[in-house]
Amino acid sequence: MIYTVTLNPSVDYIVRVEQFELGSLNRTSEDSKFPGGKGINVSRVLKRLGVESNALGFIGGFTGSFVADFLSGENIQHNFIKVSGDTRINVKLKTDVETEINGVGPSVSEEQLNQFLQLFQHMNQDDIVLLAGSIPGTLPTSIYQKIMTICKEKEIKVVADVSGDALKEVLSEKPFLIKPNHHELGELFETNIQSVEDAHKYAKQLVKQGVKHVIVSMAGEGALLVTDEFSYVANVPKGKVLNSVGAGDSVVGGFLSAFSDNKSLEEAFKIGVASGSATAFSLELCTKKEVEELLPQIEVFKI
Ligand SMILES: Nc1ncnc2c1ncn2[C@@H]1O[C@H](COP(=O)(O)OP(=O)(O)O)[C@@H](O)[C@H]1O
Ligand SMILES: O=P(O)(O)OC[C@H]1O[C@](O)(COP(=O)(O)O)[C@@H](O)[C@@H]1O
Repeated sequence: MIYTVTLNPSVDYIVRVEQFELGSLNRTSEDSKFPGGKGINVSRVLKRLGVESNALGFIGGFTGSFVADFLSGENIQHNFIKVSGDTRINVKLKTDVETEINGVGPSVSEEQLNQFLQLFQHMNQDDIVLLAGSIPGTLPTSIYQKIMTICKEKEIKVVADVSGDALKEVLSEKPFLIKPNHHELGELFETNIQSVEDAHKYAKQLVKQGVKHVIVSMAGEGALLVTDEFSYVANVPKGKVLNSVGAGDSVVGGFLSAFSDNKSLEEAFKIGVASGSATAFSLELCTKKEVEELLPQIEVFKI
């Protein structure tokens, strides 16, 4: 089973405003609400690509019920720990540019954290755990490391899609896969990554430190898969970006769907990139049909 962990889920409130004016009353031309948070997006992409997963994390209040009900409506298994505050609402403002405002999220008590950690006791080496997204302020920053230590004892593969300090923390536990975008990779090395060559150089360093697979997504500029044996670079298909929220999560979901179906790493990488672009080119997360349509446009080269 693939377990996706979203410590800080959200309701993503996506609003389109045609002529946005700061300091004025603006009205939306379109708005929609979706369950969000990186692990939850990965669970939804996996389901669309025909792979089961179980979504874990903390939810609370009316917004938390929205998230749980939405996932149940899509027949996605979930086992969230309930907290007393409301799950956050993240605003995604679409004007001529995209602006995001992500909330802090509710408090998690020590007892709720222990309840959550108990869930890992039932997992085994056939399982994959995905750790994704920000850590709620009330949880220790070492929480991902703690989960990874439990996973290591049980020989569970860990995939991490995290950034900032959380990314630094997970590296020491040598995850199976990480997927930073080029900005996140640059932040880690306190540099500005502008080319595939730069991204390759820094991803290689992470592999030397013990990360098994590094996918670096570079938005419209392509993507890389780096391992200690080989490195692949992929182009991304051409198209109009309608909504890039969840595009990175879709790369992870697409990759994991193929990997768990025993496809080669090269094929899994291609499906990951196609899934990312299919999400970027649609208003919602990618569908299987959209991913299949883009797949022939993606070429992968060894570098
Ligand atoms: N302009 C674009 N054209 C085609 N695909 C894109 C574009 N922007 C994003 N994508 C797709 O979304 C994926 C993730 O985007 P990226 O911005 O790198 O990550 P994140 O969403 O994590 O910040 C890319 O690998 C690509 O597949
Ligand atoms: O946990 P964070 O870092 O605040 O991110 C949460 C946000 O990330 C998302 O999962 C989207 O992530 P990506 O655009 O990076 O794929 C949203 O659904 C959610 O609002």
